[in-house]
Amino acid sequence: MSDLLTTEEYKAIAAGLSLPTGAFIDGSFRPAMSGATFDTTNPATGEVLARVAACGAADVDFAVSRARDAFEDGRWSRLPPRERKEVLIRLAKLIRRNARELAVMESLDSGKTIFDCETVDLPETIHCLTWHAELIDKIYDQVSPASDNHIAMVVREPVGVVGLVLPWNFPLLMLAWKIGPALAAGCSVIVKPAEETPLTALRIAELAMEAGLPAGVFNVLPGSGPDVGEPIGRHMDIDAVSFTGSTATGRRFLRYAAESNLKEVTLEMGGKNPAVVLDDAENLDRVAAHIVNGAFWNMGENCSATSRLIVQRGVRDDLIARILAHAREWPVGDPLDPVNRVGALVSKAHYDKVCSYLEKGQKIILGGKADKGFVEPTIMEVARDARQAREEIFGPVLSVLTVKSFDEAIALANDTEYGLAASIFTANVKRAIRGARAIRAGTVTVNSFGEGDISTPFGGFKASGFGGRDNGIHAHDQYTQLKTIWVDLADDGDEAVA
Ligand SMILES: NC(=O)C1=CN([C@@H]2O[C@H](COP(=O)(O)OP(=O)(O)OC[C@H]3O[C@@H](n4cnc5c(N)ncnc54)[C@H](O)[C@@H]3O)[C@@H](O)[C@H]2O)C=CC1
Ligand code: BAL
Repeated sequence: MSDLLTTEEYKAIAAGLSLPTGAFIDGSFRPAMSGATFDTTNPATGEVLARVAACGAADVDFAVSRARDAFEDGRWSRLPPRERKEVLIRLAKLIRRNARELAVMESLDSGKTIFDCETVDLPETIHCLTWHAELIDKIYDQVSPASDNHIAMVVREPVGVVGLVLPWNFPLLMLAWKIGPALAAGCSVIVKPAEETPLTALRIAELAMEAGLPAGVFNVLPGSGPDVGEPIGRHMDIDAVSFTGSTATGRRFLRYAAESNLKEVTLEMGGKNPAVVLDDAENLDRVAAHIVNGAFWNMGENCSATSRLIVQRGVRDDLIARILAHAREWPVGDPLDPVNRVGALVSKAHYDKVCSYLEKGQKIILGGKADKGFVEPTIMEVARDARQAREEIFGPVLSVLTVKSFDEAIALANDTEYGLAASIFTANVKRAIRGARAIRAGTVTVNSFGEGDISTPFGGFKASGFGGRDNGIHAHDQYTQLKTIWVDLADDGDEAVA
């Protein structure tokens, strides 16, 4: 991607954007059947960006029937792998060609900084789609060593029509994490973007048609959770759902599945992710930089954000001083100004929720101020039973807890209902590995904060995750099912039993 532009240049692009407003079903935009719309706003200014189709159960039914037809006639599901690969690669290239406009659209709709949209969200989205596309014609099926008189083939088949229910914190990237493996597997998809951020998913659907994806395979239905998410969860003709969002809503999807057709469910949910810093950690300045990045990147609107610093008391004061120095390098302000690292929170409702954690009673070490949708990077010393120490805040707020020993640190790290991500900082290899093994989380980084890589599975333990994983070859397990096919090889004279 080329160099960043000036704020004025980004604003000029924003003014010229043509924003999608319809639901995207069976290859074209259309209004919701009820004719209803909802406003999607720019959280940094409060300005209404577009009036978007507010879909409901009837739209879900229609989209599922088109997606089912597409799946059954094989226009995508049975296309030769190499041809599916070529279409998805073309889609990735079209996104690259339109990256700047998509980055601005993403920033306007979500409040994310243009810096992050340009340097992380768009490049990672393109990389993710390319990676899954490249995999399509490189995965082999298996033959089991079952018996000499048979061949038992273990083959993967696309699961069918899948519902992809998305969050608002990485609207494009989470779309890519789901559609990459789902389309690669040959599924037809019903995408439900978060109501806060519907725009880029709709634009990607349009680009997918331009890339050659057949109509009916990729459908996007904007609307609310109860109006669109629930009908997807309960639909009798949707074979699987992949969801990213809150643990409370994730639980609902398990109920929907249990009370409908027992569709497969994958849930990627919240976190209260600890960074454990032990007394023997080396290069505290680097440790501080990782912690600040983990806590404040994407305004802390990140399920794997570092939200608890668990520090051993010998290094506590030195580390906090260095963290404060690094945190001051995270300017807050206009998301379209490329110098800013902290933009607006996604909505007034979410802003109010995050502000509720800035209440008095905790010892604020940094920040603690909020204004008109923006929250300053905040660090606070908290009691172990405080809500700030236990609940997912999903804002730029780091809670500090001081401990005496390694064992106490690990016990505290695990003292949460969540288990998504964690970091441990120590120069002692044994403690690093013992700690990484002992912390119950899907991803543990040693001496770093990291979001992982497209090649590595992402998901959580405990109330952070259920079912499959996003990313890596493992993501394909969500969108495929195994079938065993037995072929008899026996001669006429052999016994007719295996
Ligand atoms: N794990 C993650 O990446 C995310 C976690 N969160 C957490 O959840 C909190 C609340 O944020 P929300 O946007 O309200 O999350 P949410 O879990 O309610 O929303 C995520 C998706 O689920 C849909 N949804 C909501 N209610 C539904 C229902 N009854 N049935 C079916 N689908 C439904 C939404 O429309 C959206 O597409 C945040 O403050 C944060 O703590 C939010 C977004 C992403
Ligand atoms: N950390 C990326 C995935 C998410 O926040 O849901």
